[in-house]
Amino acid sequence: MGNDGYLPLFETKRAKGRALYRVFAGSMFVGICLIWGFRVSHVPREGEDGRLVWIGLLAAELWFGFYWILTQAHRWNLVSRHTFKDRLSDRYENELPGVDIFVCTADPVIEPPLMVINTVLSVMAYDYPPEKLSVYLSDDAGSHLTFFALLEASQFAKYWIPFCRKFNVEPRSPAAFFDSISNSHDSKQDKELAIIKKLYEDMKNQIENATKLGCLPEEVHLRHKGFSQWDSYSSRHDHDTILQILIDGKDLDARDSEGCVLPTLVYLAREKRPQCPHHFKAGAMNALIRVSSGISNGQIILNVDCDMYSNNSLAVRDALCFFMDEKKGHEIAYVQFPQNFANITKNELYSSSLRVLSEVEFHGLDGYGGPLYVGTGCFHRRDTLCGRKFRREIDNKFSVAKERKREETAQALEEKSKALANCTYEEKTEWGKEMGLKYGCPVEDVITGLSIQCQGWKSVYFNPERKAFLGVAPTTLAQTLVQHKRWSEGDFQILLSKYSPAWYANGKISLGLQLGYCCYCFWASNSLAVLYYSIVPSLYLLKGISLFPKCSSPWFLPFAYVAISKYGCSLAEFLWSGGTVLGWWNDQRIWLYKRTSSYLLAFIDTIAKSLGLNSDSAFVITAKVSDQEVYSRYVKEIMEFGASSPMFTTLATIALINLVCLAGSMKRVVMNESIGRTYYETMLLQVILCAILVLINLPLYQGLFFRKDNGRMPNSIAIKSIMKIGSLEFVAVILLAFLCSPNAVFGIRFVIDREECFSHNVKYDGDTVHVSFVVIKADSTWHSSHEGVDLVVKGPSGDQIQDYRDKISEKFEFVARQKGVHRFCFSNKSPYFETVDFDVHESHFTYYDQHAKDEHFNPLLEQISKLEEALYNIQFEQHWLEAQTERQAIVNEAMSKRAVHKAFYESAALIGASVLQVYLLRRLFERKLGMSRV
Ligand SMILES: O=c1ccn([C@@H]2O[C@H](COP(=O)(O)OP(=O)(O)O[C@H]3O[C@H](CO)[C@@H](O)[C@H](O)[C@H]3O)[C@@H](O)[C@H]2O)c(=O)[nH]1
Ligand SMILES: [Mn+2]
Repeated sequence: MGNDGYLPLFETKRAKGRALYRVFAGSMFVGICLIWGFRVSHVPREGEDGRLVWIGLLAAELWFGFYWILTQAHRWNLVSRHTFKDRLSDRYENELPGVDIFVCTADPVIEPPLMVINTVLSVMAYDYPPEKLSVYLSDDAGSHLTFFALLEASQFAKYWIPFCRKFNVEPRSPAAFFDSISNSHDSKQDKELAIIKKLYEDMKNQIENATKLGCLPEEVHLRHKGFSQWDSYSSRHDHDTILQILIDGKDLDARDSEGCVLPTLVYLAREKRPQCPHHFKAGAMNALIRVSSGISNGQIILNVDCDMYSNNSLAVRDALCFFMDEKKGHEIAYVQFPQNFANITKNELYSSSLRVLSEVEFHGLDGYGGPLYVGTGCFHRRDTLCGRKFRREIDNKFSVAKERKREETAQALEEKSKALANCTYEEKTEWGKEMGLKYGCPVEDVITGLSIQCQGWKSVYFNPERKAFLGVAPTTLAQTLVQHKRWSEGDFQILLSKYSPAWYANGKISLGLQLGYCCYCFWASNSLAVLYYSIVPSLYLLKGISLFPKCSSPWFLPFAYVAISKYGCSLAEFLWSGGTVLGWWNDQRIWLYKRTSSYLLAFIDTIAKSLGLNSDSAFVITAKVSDQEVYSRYVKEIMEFGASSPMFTTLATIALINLVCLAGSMKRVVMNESIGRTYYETMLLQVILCAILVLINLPLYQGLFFRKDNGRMPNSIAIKSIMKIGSLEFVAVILLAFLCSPNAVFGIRFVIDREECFSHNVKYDGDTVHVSFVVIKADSTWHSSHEGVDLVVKGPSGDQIQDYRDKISEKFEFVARQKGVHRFCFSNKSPYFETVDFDVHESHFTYYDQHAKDEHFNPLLEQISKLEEALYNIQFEQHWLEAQTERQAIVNEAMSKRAVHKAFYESAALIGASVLQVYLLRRLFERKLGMSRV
């Protein structure tokens, strides 16, 4: 209670623990700055391996840091709201405003009429004076099946609404209610329950039969005059406006089974013409706004999607507590409820519950001026939706919904209103621009909400304990990705549009809200950094080049801290929002998938569109039903790849690259323990990153290689992604080198202070061991004459095999007389550190000295293995050349430009030659294989 004794209709509470969170966020920020510091201070010198890649990583990390700062706007200032509905009733029960409810549907196949009318019935049964309630169904398919279902529902409502009132039923969607009660004990209710259930089943059967057949029995057409409007109908894209007031609340005969007034119920299919853009849901909503203004003209408009049934019959009153509050109500333009879903499985495989968004992020936005309008579960003031600007002095009087003087009949009203839904009505008007929902954006809702907020209005996020609306979340991976493509594309378009939260909104909404909007608007551009981070470090892991600090370095700490606390925090948020640990893991996977497919495509499409290469993006409607088999996999939480989608190709490609890289790097450790140890010390973060990427992609590998059911990845995708990998030349070579062969090439780069030893296990007596090393650089700017290292090679019995002194680079081979562990010890006598690139490769030439053995009778195989061997030798040589080139480049830094150029051309020629060799040998190899098939 305020000092003046005023009792508000709602209160706003700040979340607890904000100070703690802010300290934590501060420490994260320090960590992020340190990471940036590391990147900037360790950029490889010009000419050194990985310089460009390093700069790319710097860019990615700058982006992630920046994006993380944006996400803080969602967490810095959480608030939650509470309403006092009893005060509302005490003060205003007789002066409640008219409420018009808009339900949109667009396709009777993916939005079945039975589902649609369940939503309609649930909102008709709100606990609100029925004479003030009007429900409008917009049917963008203009389907007579949907009309028929609504007609049936208008009859059923006469029994359903009194039943709900009498037994205070929740939820008020009949389907959801009958599903929820399996064992009711109230015997009086039991009897009536049985009756109403029977009525519902009858209606359901009628509707389902018609839907299955796809047409209506002849006699049905005679049941209602409204069907005659389909006489001139040619297709869903080409028909007149169809408008039918099915229940006229003002009609004294329109009463329910207990004689009470019924809410008004209207069916509308706006005019559609192929040459006339219809602007998807935004167009439908604007038609509804106009048509309803002539019929009921409720001051408050509730918008729900056809799958979002009301789960809480008091939600209208909750919303009114905000609008009608005497002190703050006048500045509130809309009240957004969260999007919740009825079909979420325990661990939400596709992360479609939007849990963190509704339990955390929107509360954060609310702290800065109000949430986005997200298209469903949102109450608006009619006049703000029509473009009224905010003015402080305007008083907040809600006129009581007046009795409409009905001189005209409902039929005359219908005829008059039809013109408002015609295609041409909007020509040369502000509809879609300054009035109603905005056109041209796949997220008409977000851009409309933003423009309302920019006019000075506030919005409110209300997330009550009992969920107000429950919808249908996507049940396959493809649907999820398509939906997110639409969202991220729309949001990104907003960023580039004239309503951009980054500049247009400047000074119009709070900075926190600007950042909050940007966070969603940048979803699409996130894809680039994520793509880079999920591919490049793994490829460099395979190459043996470290891109992160090694674990003994102090720079390791900020990386570890930021990664652990970022994911720790996200896990905590997820659990706190009611999720499970596995659910969180799935959520991370879907984030990766969305960012590397939906967001990437959205990014490309938006850029293409702004360059004029692409036309307007379409609104792909999310399916609300799936076939039995697909649905049963959804319930069992088995990932659905079934239908081929171009988005799967990028997902599969990334997954395979990471698998190859991890396998390749593990092979090094298995083949040579000593190198492996050093390797893992310098590569730990890269190994972890790659391993996590592989782990998170497990369902994808299963879908690609192991599953037999219809939900597995289509073969075409597997082939496409393998081809994609193949086109990356060096990955292909490495893939061959590491996976197909029993031998392997190791390359390791290490820094040597005094002495460093490696061992290599030679498997067979008489194997040829190829060794090479290059001193890449010395840590001294003054000396360059004394660099060079000694290398001593010893056999298994300690006998010295080779001994090189003061060498900058060497390449040699020897035949191991004895199998067993050979040791390679480098020593550095200079006073400074030197970086050495070292490579060992063992060839087991079986055909060389074991002609007579039985297992080698097949000369073709022998040839192939020879070829393979040659391929590895080339790779080995190439590595040595590269190391040499690198060294050369560093040395050349001080030399004249001409010399640099010469070295560059020389090395390019060398690399070119070796690539050519690889290519020629490969062809030979392929031809051999081809021949062997003949
Ligand atoms: O031409 C169209 C296309 C869609 N719709 C309706 O729009 C609603 C939302 O479509 P849906 O495919 O379910 O999209 P979602 O991604 O689930 O919807 C979210 O995102 C959309 C913006 O991208 C918003 O419009 C929605 O309100 C919001 O719930 C549904 O009721 C459709 O019937 C139309 O009325 N006409
Ligand atoms: Mn939907």
